[in-house]
Amino acid sequence: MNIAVYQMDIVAGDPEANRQKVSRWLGEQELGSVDLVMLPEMWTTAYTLPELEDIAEDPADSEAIRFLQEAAKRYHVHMMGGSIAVKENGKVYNRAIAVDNTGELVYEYDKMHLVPMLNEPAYLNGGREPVKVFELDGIKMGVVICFDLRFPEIIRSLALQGCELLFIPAEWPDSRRSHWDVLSRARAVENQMYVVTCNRPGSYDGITFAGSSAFIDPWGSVLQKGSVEHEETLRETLDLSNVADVRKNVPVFDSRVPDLYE
Ligand SMILES: NC(=O)CCC(=O)C(=O)O
Repeated sequence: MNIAVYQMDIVAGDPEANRQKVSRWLGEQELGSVDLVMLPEMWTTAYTLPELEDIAEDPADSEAIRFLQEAAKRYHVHMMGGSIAVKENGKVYNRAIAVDNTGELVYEYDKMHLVPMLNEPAYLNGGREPVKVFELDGIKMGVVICFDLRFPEIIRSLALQGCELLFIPAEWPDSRRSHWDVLSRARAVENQMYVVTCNRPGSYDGITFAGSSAFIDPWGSVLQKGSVEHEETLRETLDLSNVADVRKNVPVFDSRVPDLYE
């Protein structure tokens, strides 16, 4: 699977400007051989938490979701559309969106772990639905959002559902970049899956973000990594047969003793 990650700086509080930005970027890419495009966390708004009450979108009538669906059809690519702020039944959620290359919305996930260090619990509601794998081109995939990376149990739950490829859209601060690097590799090693991350660079409201988006293989090798400071595009072709090979060579899943710890 050929994946293009847009390590995008985000215009704060301006969904229209961000849609235009992604639209321009898509138009500049040679997407002929690309199967899937990935965007970062909250790519329409950034972390403008006090404004989200007003600018989060109704998911039943969302410009951002329509945009992802149109882009998927136009460029014939699956869109791992990072996450966007949505408002449903009066509550704001940080929702990951996956759209297939026919424009069909195939999976949504509301970030369940809210970040105290960024004051998320004061403005957002945590998702209450367990994570599930979804399938594109016969590949079992999952998505968790940023802070979720610190909770190995949620990613193990995806692995036990057969997840081979995990996406992590993020707005991870540079002050904790060493955690980002170590934990994303650790999740790939312990679950023997590909991990693809898309973290924004740039700053907002006094926080500088870490960039450092990456492709990590099921052995834990970093195939490619984005810069800390700059916007950029990362592309990689993943050979999904490596997942089965690594799981055969180091049979972690066959060696589990869940009776003793679940
Ligand atoms: N956007 C986030 O979830 C940031 C997470 C974070 O700052 C951390 O885990 O550290």
